[in-house]
Amino acid sequence: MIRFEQVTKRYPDGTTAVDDLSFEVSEGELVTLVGPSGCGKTTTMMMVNRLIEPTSGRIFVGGEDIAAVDPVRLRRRIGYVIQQVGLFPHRTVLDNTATVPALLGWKRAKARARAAELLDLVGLDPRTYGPRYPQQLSGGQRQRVGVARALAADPPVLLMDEPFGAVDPVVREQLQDEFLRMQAAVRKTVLLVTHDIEEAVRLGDRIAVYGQGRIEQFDTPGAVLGAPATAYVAGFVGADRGLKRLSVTEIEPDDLEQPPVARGDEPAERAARRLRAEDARWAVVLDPGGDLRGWVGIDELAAGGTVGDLVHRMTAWVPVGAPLKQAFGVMLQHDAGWVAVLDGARFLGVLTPAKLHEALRRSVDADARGVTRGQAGFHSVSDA
Ligand SMILES: Nc1ncnc2c1ncn2[C@@H]1O[C@H](COP(=O)(O)OP(=O)(O)OP(=O)(O)O)[C@@H](O)[C@H]1O
Repeated sequence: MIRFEQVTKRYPDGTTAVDDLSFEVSEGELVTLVGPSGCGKTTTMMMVNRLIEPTSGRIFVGGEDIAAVDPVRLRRRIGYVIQQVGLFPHRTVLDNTATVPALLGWKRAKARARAAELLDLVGLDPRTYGPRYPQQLSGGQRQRVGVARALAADPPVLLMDEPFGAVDPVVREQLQDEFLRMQAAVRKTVLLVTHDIEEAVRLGDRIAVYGQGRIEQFDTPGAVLGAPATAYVAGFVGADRGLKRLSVTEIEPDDLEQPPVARGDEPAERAARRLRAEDARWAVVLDPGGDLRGWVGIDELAAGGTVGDLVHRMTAWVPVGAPLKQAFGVMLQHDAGWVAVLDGARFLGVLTPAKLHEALRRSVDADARGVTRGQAGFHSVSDA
């Protein structure tokens, strides 16, 4: 969808901002450009909508060499989101969002209806926020309006330059999550510039790690974190690589342990006997269909009756396929020694800290060797 062929940009003062760059972004793919300040990320992005012209090389969008496309016509196909948002202060949020459709000559009612739909999509109720002016919004809300506005004319391509850079870390993470949900629905081809490797990893289907004017590695988040191509990339990705991998490694059924299980309709006394025999302190409680009901401790079973009368609700749980980081967060939040893993309502097993560590190590090891996680052997801490 976007293709760079040996693109170089040299500014008049002799600075080579981009040096012989070739890469391709597939349709519906989100590629993050990450690297330190001044490495050429913004220059790369601005060449796609011809706000900057390359010195040499060619850029294609949707198969067309953009050098031959009228810049105004080109920009209609490309949404553009920047950190400072650039909303018009004297226009309402709704009118700001409808800017591009209005420029394209849509009827006012149609442009406004579209704008309302997009505000809704980015999590702003158009009835509440549509009539407001930009200064009556928080930074995070303004940023959402910027995204809505860029999407208004339904462009196939979206360029985003540090789109979540101006807000605090909590709001930033929230905006990132919302954006990912939205992207799953709209599937735009996205180039997103960031200097934050965490953001690049969270958002990117693939990541381009920039050195000075060049891409040092262009690969999936897992590969960039697990198998940095150069010493430079390893340095940029940082020493806390394992921690970052928590975000990209998914929980798989093989990672789970099977704790003792009791049924809701089982007599408490029988369940207690079984737990004592297994030397276990608690059991997971399931209904006859295998769905999770909760958990019960051995001491409580002494009260008699059925297990179902004594069950506690299970708050520490995550869905299978969630990132290990989420499971780790739930463990900390609930001060739990394990978290239950569910497939829908069905109980699959529990993830313990030891199993979490094991999954993480296997994942790093698999990437380093270019194999899938299942093929990688596990090395325990003592082997390391
Ligand atoms: N108009 C210009 N004239 C001369 N040099 C420029 C111009 N614009 C950018 N540069 C230089 O080109 C290089 C790349 O700049 P660019 O803005 O693409 O970097 P970046 O990776 O986006 O950085 P940042 O994260 O700080 O925005 C830098 O050395 C910058 O100083």
